Formats: sequence, structure tokens, C-alpha cells
Amino acid sequence: MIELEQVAYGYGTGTLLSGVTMSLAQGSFHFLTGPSGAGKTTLMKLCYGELVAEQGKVELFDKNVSEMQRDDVANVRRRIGVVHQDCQFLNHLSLAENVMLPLTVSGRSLHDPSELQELLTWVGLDRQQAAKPPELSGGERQRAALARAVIMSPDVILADEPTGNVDWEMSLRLLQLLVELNRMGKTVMIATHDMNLIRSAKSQVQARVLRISNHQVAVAGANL
Ligand SMILES: Nc1ncnc2c1ncn2[C@@H]1O[C@H](COP(=O)(O)OP(=O)(O)OP(=O)(O)O)[C@@H](O)[C@H]1O
Repeated sequence: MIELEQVAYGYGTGTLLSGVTMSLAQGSFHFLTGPSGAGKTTLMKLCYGELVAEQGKVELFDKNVSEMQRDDVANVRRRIGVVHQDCQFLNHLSLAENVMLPLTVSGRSLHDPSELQELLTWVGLDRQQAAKPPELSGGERQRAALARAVIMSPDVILADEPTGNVDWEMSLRLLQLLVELNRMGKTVMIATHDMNLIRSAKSQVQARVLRISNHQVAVAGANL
């Protein structure tokens, strides 16, 4: 689904990623880890076509990102749900409207309005659906961000530090939601610093751990 081959990227201040080769197969579950500033968010952005590799090749759903037309980019955006690290919302809209936003801006709607209720119940936010984002707690915002990422029924979910700023119990709840999505067949990658989260996932899902170090991505061994 997502293939990187010998990819390099930097922001003009030297090399950040180089010689990165990795593949996210359909239905796989990956963690992406590495020190702060190692390039996890940058790698995520390369994986959903937000950034274009300076060298090497990125293929999303068998299409080379550097050769994509506007329609291809729109198609990729529909098929990859991203949970951003800072989970920004429009404060004047309700939680439900924010979750619906990816559909609204693409001029689509749900086949059945009860799907929104189901989704909000699934993330445990059905009672807060009329609340405005500033009224939500950190954990509620993270769950709303996850709901917004899955509203388009994407094939892939990329979650950048989805458990940042929430307590351990909420981290496990968010992890469980991502594991459930994977069981439904979605390809999942979670960027995280939290080794305890990775360890707890291991009993629930067959997860691979990718680690960024020295500008490269390697599969981490068992001794996390
Ligand atoms: N738009 C940008 N312009 C210039 N430098 C940037 C930009 N975005 C990120 N960087 C730099 O690139 C490096 C990697 O950033 P990135 O956010 O990918 O790391 P990260 O591993 O996700 O970090 P963290 O774990 O702290 O979120 C950092 O040194 C950062 O300052």
C-alpha cells in the first residue's frame, strides 16, 4: 500500500532521512519510533504525500507520488486517514461537525446518518457531539481526531503520537481503537515515543516496530 525505496529528505539544513526503504503491506500494523527530532512526523508526511521525497521513490497504492496528478492526490487523501500530532479543530464548529469535515469539504455525505452516531459511540464521544473543541479534554480531542481520520473509511490510518498528552488509561483505549481498526483490515502505523504502549500492543496485535536512527529506518528487534 505504501512503499518507500531509498528515500531521502531534509529541510535544507542537512539530511534528515536518507536511504529509507520500507513497506506497509495491506492489513499490517506498525509502530514508528525514534528520538525526538529523528524525523517521525516527516516520514509520516512522506507516507501520505504531504511531502515529496528529494531522492528515491514513494509509491502510494502503486502510484509514484512524484508523478501524481491532482486526482491521484485526492484519491490518496481519501484512502489515508491521518491523526495529526497537534489535532487542530475548527473551534466554532461542534465536535460532530468537525468529525464530518473531511466529508463536507469533499462534497460527500454519509450514506446513513446513523454511521456518525455509531462512529462517535465507538470512540466514546456520543454525548459530547454538540460540544465545541475548546470544551474537550486532551483525551476527547485525541479520540475526536481518530474519528475524523476514519470518517472517510480509509484503507490506511497514520497516527502521529495519538497518545501524546493523555493518561495511561486513555492511551490504552486509543490503542485498542487502532487495534480494532486493524482487525477490520485497515493498515495502521503509529508514531510514538512510548515503549510501554508498544509493549502492551504486542499481546493484542502482530506489530512491527520501525525505528529511525542515523537518518535510516530499521526494523527494531525484540529487545525494545
Ligand atoms: N517545516 C520544517 N522546516 C524546517 N525544519 C523542520 C520542519 N519540520 C520539521 N523540521 C525539523 O526536522 C527535524 C525532524 O522533525 P520531525 O517533526 O519529523 O521529528 P519527530 O521525530 O517527529 O520529532 P518529535 O518526536 O519531537 O515529534 C527536527 O529537527 C525539526 O526541527
